[in-house]
Amino acid sequence: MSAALEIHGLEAGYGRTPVLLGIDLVVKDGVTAILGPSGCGKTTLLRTVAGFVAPSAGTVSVAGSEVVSGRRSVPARLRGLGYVPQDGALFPHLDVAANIAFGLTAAERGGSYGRTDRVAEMLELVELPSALAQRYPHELSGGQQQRVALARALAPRPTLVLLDEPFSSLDASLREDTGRAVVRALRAAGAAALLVTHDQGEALSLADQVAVMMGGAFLQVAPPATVYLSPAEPRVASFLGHASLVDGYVEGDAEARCALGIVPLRMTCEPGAVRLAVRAEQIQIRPHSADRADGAPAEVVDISFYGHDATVRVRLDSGEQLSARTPATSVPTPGDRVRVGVVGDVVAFRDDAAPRP
Ligand SMILES: Nc1ncnc2c1ncn2[C@@H]1O[C@H](COP(=O)(O)OP(=O)(O)OP(=O)(O)O)[C@@H](O)[C@H]1O
Repeated sequence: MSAALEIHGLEAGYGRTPVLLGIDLVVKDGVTAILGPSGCGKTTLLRTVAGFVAPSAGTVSVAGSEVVSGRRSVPARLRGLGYVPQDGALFPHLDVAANIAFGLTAAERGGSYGRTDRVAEMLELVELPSALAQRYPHELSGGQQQRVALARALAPRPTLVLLDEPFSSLDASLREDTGRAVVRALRAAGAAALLVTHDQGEALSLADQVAVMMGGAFLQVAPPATVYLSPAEPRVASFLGHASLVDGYVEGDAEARCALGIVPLRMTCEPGAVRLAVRAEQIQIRPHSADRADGAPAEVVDISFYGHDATVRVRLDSGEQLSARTPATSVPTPGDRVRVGVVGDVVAFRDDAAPRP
């Protein structure tokens, strides 16, 4: 079976400014999240696949047919894609039923398999009551509008749906519920999806595959657990989960020495200088004591309190600054002297330029 989407060597930009610097991606099925910081080119990639931005090089195939190759480019409306923009962009003068039916063929709207049936089917798919069919967009909540936008995108049965930060305007709890409902609807419809987001939690919890993007290129494309637990390079580690990077030195092949003491490595590594990615949840803040076995001495710099937990930034006496995630019930105070330890194994990246500690 052909992949839902296949991209090779895709380059695109605006005027003389390049934005996409050679993108390769295969989406077989399920949801692929494009995750990256603001301005890295996520929307440009989506718009290039959709046919709204002309690439300067590369190929794009949707369900086995090439829609971009060299100078040949299939117009956006003939690419067989669904598109859900950031704000849903429903037609304000059309009711929900007419919005959903907008992309259907005349036969589907008026034939024996009538518009009403397909609209009802789509409302059920996105888990909205049929009573909403006659409402206008301004009579819906933000989450309902996004579900209608998805229903409109799925109605013509696309192989692939492109979603551009579709939940960014929703509040946190609605975002989670809507995100899960959207993924259920996509799976039920058998459509693959490309989901653009800068929200790590959204990417990791909703996607089957995460493409981490920075500066117009992918740094890693892999399942959520792989990009989080086995980042391909330091930038992926610091972006995903805000890992702190600590200079270290591998002596055996399974452990490294660093300012935090001797730490076990997740994967074996040749002896030499490394950068160690230590996740915030792996760093333990302990009360100050005279016992060096309790961890490296440090001072608390500042604290961000989130309710369920807190991020505590500490400066080790060796000068390195780290972020730790601690339970909300045991938050220290800025200026406190503490000891800092590491729980579990860490990922090492070779760093031949780093000094030996
Ligand atoms: N129409 C345009 N004309 C010129 N430059 C543009 C245009 N659209 C985007 N850019 C530039 O291209 C780069 C990538 O923008 P893009 O919108 O693809 O990033 P993004 O990763 O989606 O960002 P965000 O998460 O903030 O939406 C940015 O530097 C942006 O300023």
